[in-house]
Amino acid sequence: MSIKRAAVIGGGSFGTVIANILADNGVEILQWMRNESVAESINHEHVNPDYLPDTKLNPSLKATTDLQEAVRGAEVIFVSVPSKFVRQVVGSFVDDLDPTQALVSTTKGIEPDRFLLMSQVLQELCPNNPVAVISGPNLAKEIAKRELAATVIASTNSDLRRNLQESLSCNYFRVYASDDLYGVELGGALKNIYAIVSGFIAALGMGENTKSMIITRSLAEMSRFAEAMGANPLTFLGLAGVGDLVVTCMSPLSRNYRVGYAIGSGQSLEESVDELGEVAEGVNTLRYVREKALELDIYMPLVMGAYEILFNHADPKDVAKGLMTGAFASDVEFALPSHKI
Ligand SMILES: NC(=O)C1=CN([C@@H]2O[C@H](COP(=O)(O)OP(=O)(O)OC[C@H]3O[C@@H](n4cnc5c(N)ncnc54)[C@H](O)[C@@H]3O)[C@@H](O)[C@H]2O)C=CC1
Ligand SMILES: O=C(CO)COP(=O)(O)O
Repeated sequence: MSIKRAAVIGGGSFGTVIANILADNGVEILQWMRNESVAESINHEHVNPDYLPDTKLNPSLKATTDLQEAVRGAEVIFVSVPSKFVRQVVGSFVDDLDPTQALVSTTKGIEPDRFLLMSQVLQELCPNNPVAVISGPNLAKEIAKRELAATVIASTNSDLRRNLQESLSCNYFRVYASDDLYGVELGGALKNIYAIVSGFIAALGMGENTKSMIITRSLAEMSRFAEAMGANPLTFLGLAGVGDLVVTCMSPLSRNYRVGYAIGSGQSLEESVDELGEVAEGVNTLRYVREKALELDIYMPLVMGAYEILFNHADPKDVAKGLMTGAFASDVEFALPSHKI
């Protein structure tokens, strides 16, 4: 049974494309945002002027600044605000929920205190509600143009997975299923770090072999981290791992890549983030993952190098040189464990 009425919480680029896909598929959809004039523009001009000014949205997509109104009667609530605000925003409507309403996170970030992913935050706030995540190689600006893309819906609730597959699939968006919430979500959060690193590499004018080495070693590092955190690293072979890593490490449409590119071109972190004017989750994720890697003694040379560049003004060229002279290592640690080389 596909979804009849849904809410999207967040007025940014990804929230808007998810709302638009649902509207294209005939779902009655109410999108919540803080900005009254953007909501009016969506309702009357069918455009989100702040984030997707060139996209004509489906006229049936409606927006509101009233959170309670958005959530009331929605079978599924997509949460699409930056990770820093998920707890606060969801916390302000939990008391209005009934247990049949499902929550879906689109947010690719980490809550630092207890290293929680967003589905864990949702589950903690709403222990009786079904939870899912959506993650994959999904640059909002391409999907807005209805260019072909695919994603992953992860949930342990098979009915919810199937309903979401039915409600989001269309001729430009293909939706695959997973029951590994943690792995799918961890992939989406971690790849933002390596998109920043790839931005440095591009700004330094390094070659295609270098870019390929960085993407592949990023995957090795992500998988090593995932395994240490008790996740299934095989999930990273799918769209939410390799898929999202490749697209964000290669595309200037990725905000994280753009932050890395700006820093690699000589701008400060503050200047790069200000100029972006949108969320680049990888900047905070890098801090939290570095801390966790140090705590658990996980070998993550790219994370450590990126941290030095972003937060300690290290020269990206010196960091790159240092990475080439590490101890001899295994290519695929799952095939040849490090202690056997
Ligand atoms: N844009 C993309 O291509 C994709 C983004 N995502 C993820 O989706 C999440 C949201 O991303 P975007 O929509 O791209 O971000 P964005 O930067 O385009 O928009 C974020 C939205 O949240 C709102 N917001 C900021 N602070 C808020 C607060 N305190 N309370 C309520 N609302 C607040 C902003 O006003 C804006 O409407 C991020 O975690 C991102 O990693 C996932 C897939 C693709
Ligand atoms: O997650 C994304 C694409 O899948 C978007 O990446 P950025 O947040 O770097 O733009």
